[in-house]
Amino acid sequence: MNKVSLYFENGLFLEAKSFGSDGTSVGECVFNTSMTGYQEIATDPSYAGQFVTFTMPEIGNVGCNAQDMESTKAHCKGVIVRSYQDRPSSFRCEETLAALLKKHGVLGITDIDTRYITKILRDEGAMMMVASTEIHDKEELKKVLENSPRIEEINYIEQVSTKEPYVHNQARYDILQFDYAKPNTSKKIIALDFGIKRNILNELTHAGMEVTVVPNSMPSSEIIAKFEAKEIDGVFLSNGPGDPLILKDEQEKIRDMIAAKVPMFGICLGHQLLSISHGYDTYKLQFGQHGGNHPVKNLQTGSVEITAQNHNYNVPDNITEVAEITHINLFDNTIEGVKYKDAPIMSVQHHPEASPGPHESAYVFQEFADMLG
Ligand SMILES: NC(=O)CC[C@H](N)C(=O)O
Repeated sequence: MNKVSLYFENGLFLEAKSFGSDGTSVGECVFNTSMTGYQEIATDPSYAGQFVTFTMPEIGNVGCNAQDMESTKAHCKGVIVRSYQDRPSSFRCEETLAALLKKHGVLGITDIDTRYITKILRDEGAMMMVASTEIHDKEELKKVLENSPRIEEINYIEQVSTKEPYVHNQARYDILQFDYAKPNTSKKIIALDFGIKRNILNELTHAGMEVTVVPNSMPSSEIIAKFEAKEIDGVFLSNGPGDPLILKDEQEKIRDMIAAKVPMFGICLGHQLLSISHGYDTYKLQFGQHGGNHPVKNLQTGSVEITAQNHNYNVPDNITEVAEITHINLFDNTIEGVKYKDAPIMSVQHHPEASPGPHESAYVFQEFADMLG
């Protein structure tokens, strides 16, 4: 294994071993506490521009396979693990994590103290870093980092959104049939792709919606025309990478759709963009929430769900001026879900599609379907 050197914006310099692609990458470092699902996390487009530090120490054990891809490639800048296992054992394994990362030009960093990194991120916040298999001099790495744009200066949506529209044609995976359920849809929606995860599409389809996924560049006038001609019943706003505040075109588009009274449902980035488009700017959390065990309380039913999470930004508390809070996070009381007061618009911050994670929040897809009438 080659040497890889890491330099963080707080001046921390570390050395480790490389198991992924060779090269030099700059991105924001976050930690994820999920105990399973490293492949789904590495291929979640919301991680574009970020290094993911796994707190689960042993990574790679079950390899990777085509079915567990959440998108067409690994989008993160790199994965950072305590101990990489290059001899996977699973009947579903088709390739190693190292092979997957190499194929997509993503760094793999192992033999490093991930608890140490996690504690620093927890105390000092998510931070920019550079990792390289080519440059090992601290001062040079510092220069590379200082001369690179920060995550909030880059529009990663442009890189991860689909270039062509397509209709998604599979529903939820049926473990007893070893196959995906066939779509049985009665409603039609457009999903604006800001970096959509495949399992969100499976869940929307499972809840009875035929989903046409469209590029983020699709003009709002076209979408509104389809809605007014009754060709679609509503719009889904997807998850996605980066800081929602810089996505001015998307905010404008959503404002147009709000004015046209288009029913909408947003997850994570989509939830944040809905808030900003209503005039309520998001703020950055200290180190974000990335994991599979976050308790969320549904304020409509009083029940508590364990949820999957992956976000650095949050909607502000004064959103209550225009929306009813439907869900809160029991770790830190941040807002997890809202329903807008005078419109058929709902959104959640957590990931009801899980993948990886618990399935307790999957009912919100049905709530959206019901909202469409
Ligand atoms: N999963 C997502 O959609 C993430 C949204 C946004 N990029 C954040 O970090 O908060």
